Amino acid sequence: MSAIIMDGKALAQRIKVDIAAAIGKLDKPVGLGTILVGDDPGSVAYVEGKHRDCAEVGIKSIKVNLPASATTNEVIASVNALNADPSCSGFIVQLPLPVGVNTQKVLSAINPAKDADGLTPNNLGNLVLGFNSVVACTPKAIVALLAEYKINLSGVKVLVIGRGMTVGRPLSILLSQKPINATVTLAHSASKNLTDLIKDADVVIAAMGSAQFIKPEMVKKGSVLVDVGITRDGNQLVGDFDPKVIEVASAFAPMPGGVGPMTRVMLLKNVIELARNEK
Ligand SMILES: Nc1nc2c(c(=O)[nH]1)N[C@@H](CN(C=O)c1ccc(C(=O)N[C@@H](CCC(=O)O)C(=O)O)cc1)CN2
Repeated sequence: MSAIIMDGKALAQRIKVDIAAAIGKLDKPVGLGTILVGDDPGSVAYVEGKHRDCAEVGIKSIKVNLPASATTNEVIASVNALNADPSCSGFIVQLPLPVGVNTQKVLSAINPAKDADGLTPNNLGNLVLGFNSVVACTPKAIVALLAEYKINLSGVKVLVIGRGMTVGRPLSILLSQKPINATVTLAHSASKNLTDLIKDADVVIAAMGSAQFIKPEMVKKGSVLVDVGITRDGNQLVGDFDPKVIEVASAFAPMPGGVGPMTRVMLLKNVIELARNEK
């Protein structure tokens, strides 16, 4: 068996064409703001990527860069400035923040109507309640990629590994809800029987950041595997799955080229949604 490769890069490119057309039809300009604190190379690259995407589809970019020494109050002051900026339809605070900055306070300061990441308490609360809200980009990306490849999740055993704020936590809620209806298990660093859980799952979505942790012999034959983990090894990016899993799986979303490009495109979608909802 050789798995179908779920090509997020190609799908994201197609969606961007639709997004550019949708922006052309809007009767107002759309602006995305980013707040980057510090100079972590990964975060710098992700934020640059977000602004390149904006330029490609016709969204205005607003960049706020703060030093790693910025205090929680200084970051919140930037959040408040974007909350008040009429040219900013929505914005994100790039995570993780430096250790000295209180992430909870910063995210709570974002106006939910401008929360392009769906990570404010209000929007995450709406997700839990099943109310219509802006959904975090990576969970939304994973659902869109699986839907594109017609992967049925209803009643299916889905294992999500990693309970982080941007992926595992919101994803587990989203997948368990109607109309997706998956039977979700959320595993994390304290889970005792991880190898049993992996072997038993029909779909495994891994966001551990543990290089090639999941080997072909650990997964169920015919399972669907989604790699969200990123480990940097020099210039190389390594996912949570050993690439040889394609010999056992029925479908595989690799890292790079799977969920990541879709995450970027879902941010653009969220910003348009926020612009449309502007009063
Ligand atoms: N405020 C947020 N912070 C973070 C989020 C988020 O959704 N909101 N997610 C990640 C980082 N991230 C976006 O911000 C992100 C991660 C990976 C990719 C991506 O395209 N990955 C490529 C590999 C590219 C590379 O690292 O060189 C791929 O998988 O093909 C895009 C966005 C944490 N922070």
